[in-house]
Amino acid sequence: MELRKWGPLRGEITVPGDKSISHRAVMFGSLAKGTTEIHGFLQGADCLSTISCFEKMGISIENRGDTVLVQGRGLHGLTRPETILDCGNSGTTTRLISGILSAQNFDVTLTGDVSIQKRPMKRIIEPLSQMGADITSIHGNGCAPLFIRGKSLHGIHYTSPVASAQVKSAVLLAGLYAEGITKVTEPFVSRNHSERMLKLFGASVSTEGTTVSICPAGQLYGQKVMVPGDISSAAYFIAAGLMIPGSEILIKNVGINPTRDGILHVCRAMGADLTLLNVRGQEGEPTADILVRYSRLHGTDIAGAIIPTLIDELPMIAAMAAVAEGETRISDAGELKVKESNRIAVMAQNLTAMGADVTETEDGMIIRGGKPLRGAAIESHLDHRIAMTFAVASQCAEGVTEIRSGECVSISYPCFYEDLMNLSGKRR
Ligand SMILES: O=C(O)C1=C[C@@H](OP(=O)(O)O)[C@@H](O)[C@H](O)C1
Ligand SMILES: C=C(OP(=O)(O)O)C(=O)O
Repeated sequence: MELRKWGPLRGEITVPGDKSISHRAVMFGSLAKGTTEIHGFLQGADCLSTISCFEKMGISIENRGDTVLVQGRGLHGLTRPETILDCGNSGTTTRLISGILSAQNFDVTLTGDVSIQKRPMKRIIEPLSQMGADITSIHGNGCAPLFIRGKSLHGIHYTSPVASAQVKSAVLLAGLYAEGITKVTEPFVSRNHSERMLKLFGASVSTEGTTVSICPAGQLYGQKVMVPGDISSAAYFIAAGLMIPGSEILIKNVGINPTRDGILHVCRAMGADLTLLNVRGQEGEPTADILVRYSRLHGTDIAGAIIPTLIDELPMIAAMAAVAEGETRISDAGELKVKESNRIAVMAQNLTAMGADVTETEDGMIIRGGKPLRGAAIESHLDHRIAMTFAVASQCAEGVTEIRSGECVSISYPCFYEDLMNLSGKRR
């Protein structure tokens, strides 16, 4: 994938559906009684992995493109898959499904691609084992492949060392089946899509501060789920609009759940011209249209409770900081090291290759912005967020930027390059 500056980006765009919400709609729909109708489903490879895992466990799922119909078979309706469950590149699939599988009346092996087999699974094995689950990391390294033998579970109060919606959701999903109440306390609030959607499906879930409680469920009921546009995908166009001189972009129907909207706060702190229009609630998930105009950005500090609310946007924010005037410090973001790639190291390496001044730290990075960027060979490490970040950065650089293995954007945003190009007027 070779890119060079196309000039300002102008116009309207609707980004694909939210990845976290799409995964959950298929999972909860499979465990519910009756049909779940999902509108705006993300047709990214990660969400297709979730569909395929549940199909292998006897769930009938009709994927009509924008709409997906899931014929749920109730909390105890999954059947033993005849083959290994393949979670592909998706951490969300692997961790959330483990919570469900821990409580079934069958055994299963699950795995994923090379990246998934390196990502830490002890973080879910530990709390689920405390609940009575029987999970083995087959290679003994705390990673997938995992062998899960279904068991009867009991509720616990788990205090998680990390603010992770995947850990929280795995424990809550196991809690649906456990005897007694299950609670999870996290250091900071992570995305709360599971809590919102489980309530919609009829589960008894409550939140107090950083603690979520769930009661065992008798039954979940199929629902109509409207999936908003993914703010993590919108992030590339928010950044592009702000970074590329002369740009003005209206991004329509984006999810702005307060546990996901950290990027909006950071952009404002950097001096962004950003307006929310048409703010509305949609099936428990708030949405808005986001209007961004080119702005002279300046650096800021990003740390603490805001980090989980923008964790997947940090690569794009780091590139924005390279274009901004002054220094940006990102800390408390050690979680970036255990994503699809080590996003601290990979960002520092690739931004440096483009001429930016970046220092990697233990839990983040320091970016001294304002240095002119030049095109470079970018190694995506098969990480979709890295590929998309540098496609945007290429629009602020002199010369050609080559993004290696750029096709990995299909994990979360299959038509990303077309959408970017359309806004530049190249195909208008
Ligand atoms: O629950 C989810 O849908 C997600 C949670 C986050 O991961 P962690 O729970 O590991 O922070 C995020 O990075 C991932 O893209 C999606
Ligand atoms: C980290 C991500 O996803 P997952 O953990 O589901 O692989 C991501 O999409 O940036």
